Amino acid sequence: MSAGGTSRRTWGWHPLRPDWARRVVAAAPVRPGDLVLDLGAGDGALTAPLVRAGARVLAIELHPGRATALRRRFEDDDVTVVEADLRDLRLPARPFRVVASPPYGLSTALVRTLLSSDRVRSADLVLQRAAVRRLVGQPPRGRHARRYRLDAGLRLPRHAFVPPPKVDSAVLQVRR
Ligand SMILES: C[S@@+](CC[C@H](N)C(=O)[O-])C[C@H]1O[C@@H](n2cnc3c(N)ncnc32)[C@H](O)[C@@H]1O
Repeated sequence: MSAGGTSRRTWGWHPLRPDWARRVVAAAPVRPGDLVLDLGAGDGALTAPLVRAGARVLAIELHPGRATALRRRFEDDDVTVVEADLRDLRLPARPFRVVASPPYGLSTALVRTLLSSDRVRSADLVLQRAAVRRLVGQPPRGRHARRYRLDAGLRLPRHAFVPPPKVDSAVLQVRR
C-alpha cells in the first residue's frame, strides 16, 4: 500500500463523526491517567475525547499523512503517535485499555492479538455489527482468552461515519 494513490477502500477511511466518537468514549471505562490505545487513529476522532477524559493515548496509524496530522493536532497533549501497521502490532508491556475504530478487515486478527495478552484492562472496538455478533458467539482463540468476556455494546448507525459505510456497526466490549 503506498501513501500516494490512496483510496478510501485501501485505507478503510470512514472517520467517526465527533458526536458518535464522544459516545463511544463515554461508554468505555476510561479513567484519568489510563494508557489507552487508539488503533487506526485516523485524524483523531476518538483521540480527542480520550484526551478530554484524561487518558494517555498511544495512537497508531499507518497512513503517513494522517500520522503527521495527528502529531500536529495533539502536540500539546499526552498523545504518542506511532506510524505503524496494525498487522505487526506490539502491545505495551504494562496494562492498557483500547478504544478504537480500526479497519474492519483487521477485526478478527486484532481481537485475537488482544486476547493473547493478559494486560488488556478493557477494549471497546467499533466493528462491523455482523463481526461483533460472530465474535461474541465464538471469540477467536488467544493465549489468555479465558480471562475475558466479549459483549456487544453501543450500536452505531451508518450515519455515525462520514462517509457512511455500507454496513452497520457496533462496539465490541472486551472485559476481564
Ligand atoms: C475506519 S478508519 C477510523 C479512523 C478513526 N479511528 C475514526 O474513528 O475516525 C480506520 C483507520 O485505520 C487506518 N489503517 C488502515 N489500515 C491500517 C493498518 N494496517 N495499520 C494501521 N492503521 C491502518 C486508516 O488509515 C484509517 O485512518
